[in-house]
Amino acid sequence: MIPVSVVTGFLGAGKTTLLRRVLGDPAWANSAVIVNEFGEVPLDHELLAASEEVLVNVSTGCLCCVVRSDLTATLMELLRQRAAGTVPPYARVLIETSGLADPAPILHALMTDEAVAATHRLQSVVTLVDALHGAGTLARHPEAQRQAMLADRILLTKPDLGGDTAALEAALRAHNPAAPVRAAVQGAVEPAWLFAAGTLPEFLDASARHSEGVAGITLEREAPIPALALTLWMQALAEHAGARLLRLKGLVALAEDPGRPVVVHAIQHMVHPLEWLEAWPGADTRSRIVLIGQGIPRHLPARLLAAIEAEVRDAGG
Ligand SMILES: Nc1nc2c(ncn2[C@@H]2O[C@H](COP(=O)(O)OP(=O)(O)OP(=O)(O)O)[C@@H](O)[C@H]2O)c(=O)[nH]1
Repeated sequence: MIPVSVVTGFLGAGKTTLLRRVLGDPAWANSAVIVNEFGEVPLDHELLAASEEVLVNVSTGCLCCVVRSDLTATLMELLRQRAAGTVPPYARVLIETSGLADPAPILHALMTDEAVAATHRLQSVVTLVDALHGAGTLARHPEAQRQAMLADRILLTKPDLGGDTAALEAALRAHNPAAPVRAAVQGAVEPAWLFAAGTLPEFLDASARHSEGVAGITLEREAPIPALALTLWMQALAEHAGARLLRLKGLVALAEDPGRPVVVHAIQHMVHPLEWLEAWPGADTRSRIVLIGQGIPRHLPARLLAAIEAEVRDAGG
């Protein structure tokens, strides 16, 4: 029986950051990871693979809806390859859900698929909650409520950025009175605590609950972007859209140094510092940015970027 843990948490809560950390621990490197992302262009597997040679499978679309059967098929296919020796003999599977996933139908699928249930053991659900945005997200988004409700362990992320963690813990308790809660910066927590066996829910609603009007917008660019234009654009978007900008992430070629990408992240009003990678993780060296918004006009981000870029180029002569 291969243990399976589900790592969930709303958009930008820090799931990939945590998994990179966990996979960097020699005792946990022998994990297979299945990543599910919302948006047309998958980026997380690039970011995970950039840190470690791990076994990462990726699916786009909503894991709790469209690709639910893909998940069970992926688990069984991995197991077949493990038996055949074409993939390493991984000791466990970690599933990173998209931030917009309701974990209930995912758990339901894992528990009710006969082939999966006969070969895998659902170990635990780990829910990450952003210490800064968590309370607002919990109040506004049904996915976040279900993620909290179904957690065996709750990890408060980004405690270094402030936020009222006592109030957040109280709000979480209303959804989940039992799950132990810890806070950690950049995923620095013992994996053994995080992934300790939990209790399976007795009843699971197989239908997903979702926020209204959430849509992904993708920008792909051949030409590198000046650093100043990128920074101004992200700030303008975060200010203009605020809480409607649920998530922005991307790999970007900067005009100043297009040979290695920067990773960009924004979550609601918060624009995270740019992070340089040593090299492009794959053959595709175009800039790729994914935005997930609620009611953001589809063409606004691209038009805003073009306008800011023109300004910056003009100003630079
Ligand atoms: N300051 C601070 N930043 C953090 C911490 N954990 C994660 N971040 C940052 O938060 C941003 C989002 O982190 P990710 O790990 O990509 O979040 P995610 O949950 O995988 O995002 P999605 O897959 O898009 O839902 C990145 O800029 C991280 O560097 C933390 O503890 N402190």
